[in-house]
Amino acid sequence: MSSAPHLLQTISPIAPPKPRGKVRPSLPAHNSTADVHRRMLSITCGTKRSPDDYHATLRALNSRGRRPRKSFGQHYMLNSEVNEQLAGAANVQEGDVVLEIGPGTGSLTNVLLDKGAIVLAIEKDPHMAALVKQRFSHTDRFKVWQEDFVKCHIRSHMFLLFESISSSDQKPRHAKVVSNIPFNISTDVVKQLLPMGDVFSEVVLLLQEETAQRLVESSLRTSEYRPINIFINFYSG
Ligand SMILES: C[S@@+](CC[C@H](N)C(=O)[O-])C[C@H]1O[C@@H](n2cnc3c(N)ncnc32)[C@H](O)[C@@H]1O
Repeated sequence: MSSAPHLLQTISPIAPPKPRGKVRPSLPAHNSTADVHRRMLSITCGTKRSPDDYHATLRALNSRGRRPRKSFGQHYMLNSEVNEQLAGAANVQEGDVVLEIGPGTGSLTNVLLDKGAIVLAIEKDPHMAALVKQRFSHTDRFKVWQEDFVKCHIRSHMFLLFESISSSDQKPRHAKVVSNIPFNISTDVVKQLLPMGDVFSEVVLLLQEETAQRLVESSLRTSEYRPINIFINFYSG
């Protein structure tokens, strides 16, 4: 795991599923699919119900008297196919150790756990941290730390986690990052994770399209070039 993390892996745009049922409005504030891609403005109800569909997500939020908060970048994922794609892009397999930044109501967490991963989640909002802690209390493959990812020392957290795993029966395969991150900290997340190729073999982040393009496509000739691009170019070489 000494190579640079496979950062900013692209996921092809996902077309909305063909409406079979009634088209539902998105959650009051945001839904990440809508923010990421204009073509994903609505959520449709197909025949297969997801445990994290519109109603389940609303119910989970209501149970704690919460509404999505912009200041926390809370755009909840209502499309389980996107969560599957994120996990698939990182090739998450049984025994993998996965860091998730901002689990929210736990829709992506659920997919990662279903694949047999050990998930360490960092959640800034104490209410959401409590919610996922309770939701996944049935498994010892889930741990949540209520912290601000930008301020936390992720390397120490990962080493502590590895230590606790290696002293148990489970043997970690790889450490990976799979997250639908709060968009307002995208640059900070990339800055923290890029130098961690010795810890993470794969980093798959759901970013806003404009942000992803700004990070990977800026060249010295454009006015969009920022210090973060120098950083990315350095680690991509
Ligand atoms: C875009 S939402 C994604 C939620 C969930 N993963 C999903 O896909 O539905 C981002 C989540 O990150 C949390 N968050 C916001 N800022 C954070 C930070 N600085 N550190 C850790 N978590 C943060 C929010 O509370 C929210 O739960």
